[in-house]
Amino acid sequence: MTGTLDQLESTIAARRAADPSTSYVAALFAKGMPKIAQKLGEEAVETVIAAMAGDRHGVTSEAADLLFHLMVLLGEAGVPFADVLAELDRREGVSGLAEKAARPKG
Ligand SMILES: N=c1c2ncn([C@@H]3O[C@H](COP(=O)(O)OP(=O)(O)OP(=O)(O)O)[C@@H](O)[C@H]3O)c2ncn1[C@@H]1O[C@H](COP(=O)(O)O)[C@@H](O)[C@H]1O
Repeated sequence: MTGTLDQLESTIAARRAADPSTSYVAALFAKGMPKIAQKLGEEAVETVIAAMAGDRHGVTSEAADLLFHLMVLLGEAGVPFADVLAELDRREGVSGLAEKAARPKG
């Protein structure tokens, strides 16, 4: 599943050198972080609106837009997707430890 996002990360990185007139990603990179961050915010709001309307198809479509724009933002920020996954894995480890600590002994 993360293979899809790994592939998208590579495509997005390759588009940095593309022509903004033919590549949406290159056009976003050309506009810079303010525009990329704005798009991410818009897609987040659209996902929330679809969810609140109980629109499952809308949630699927808007969540794809949201993840795509998040990957572009990570690219612009210079944060590898693997670092985000590593942070999630770390948290899973931490919460696993907390669960174990909370378990009654014996
Ligand atoms: N996954 C996506 C993807 N998801 C959404 N979008 C675009 O994101 C935009 C967001 O939707 P909006 O309705 O807000 O678009 P808009 O009104 O045109 O945008 P603005 O004028 O507000 O910037 C649309 O233009 C979609 O086409 C995407 N564009 C590209 N990709 C991936 O990125 C790859 C590279 O794309 P290019 O850079 O265009 O070659 C593609 O092969 C895809 O894999």
